[in-house]
Amino acid sequence: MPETFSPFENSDAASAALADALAHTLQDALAARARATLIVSGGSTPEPVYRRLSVTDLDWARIDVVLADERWVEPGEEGSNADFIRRTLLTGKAAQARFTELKSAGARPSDGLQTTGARLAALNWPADCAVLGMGDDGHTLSWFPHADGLDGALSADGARVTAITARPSAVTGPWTGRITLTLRALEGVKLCALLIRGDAKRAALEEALLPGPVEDMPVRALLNHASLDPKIFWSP
Ligand SMILES: O=C(O)[C@H](O)[C@@H](O)[C@H](O)[C@H](O)COP(=O)(O)O
Repeated sequence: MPETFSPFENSDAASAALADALAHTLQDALAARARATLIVSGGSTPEPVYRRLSVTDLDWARIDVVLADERWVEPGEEGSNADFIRRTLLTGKAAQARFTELKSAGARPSDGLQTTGARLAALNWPADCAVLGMGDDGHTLSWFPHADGLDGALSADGARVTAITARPSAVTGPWTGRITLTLRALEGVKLCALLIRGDAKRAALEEALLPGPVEDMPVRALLNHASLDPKIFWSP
């Protein structure tokens, strides 16, 4: 495992360490700039991190929270990452944060790129922190293996947001239409955290660390990036 791999005894310990690291990074950012940017993912693993952060003393009114990726569903519909973030992070003290969603009007994810791109352009970049997850299939954000749109997502010099059509799998569920931040949107982020839990994900991570096509396990784009230096928070 790389030096940046930190194993914790349990999910609680990993969540506490990550929440603490995020709070410190955000505090430093707010000391230096008017606003800070926090990128957040869905999935069940980060929920305890968000619950801890939501009650942490920070000048939340100066923090922009932005989704890493979204299923092409409306708020209120099953699968909405925006709803999940509202429920778990944007409560308590963190309710003061400004939230940037990725979903917009339009039938397909590609219809919303201009609108969402304009929303993102209004934020402070590079982002300060990113909380990312990983699936057993080696995806992160909505960078699914061999998805349509994956090239655009992994291009370091393209847009900050792109549309994805994933190959249906047990991991994607029915939600194959996605909108996702790109590798370019992560460029320069100060704390890029990959939060993973369980032996299956540890095995997937070990596989992703071996040489191989990025299309097979797109998390490799993060792991092999020259400067992103993702910090891996793992617990059983
Ligand atoms: O968009 C999705 O289909 C999921 O949100 C997915 O990206 C999830 O984040 C990872 O699979 C990790 O999920 P868990 O944390 O629940 O294992």
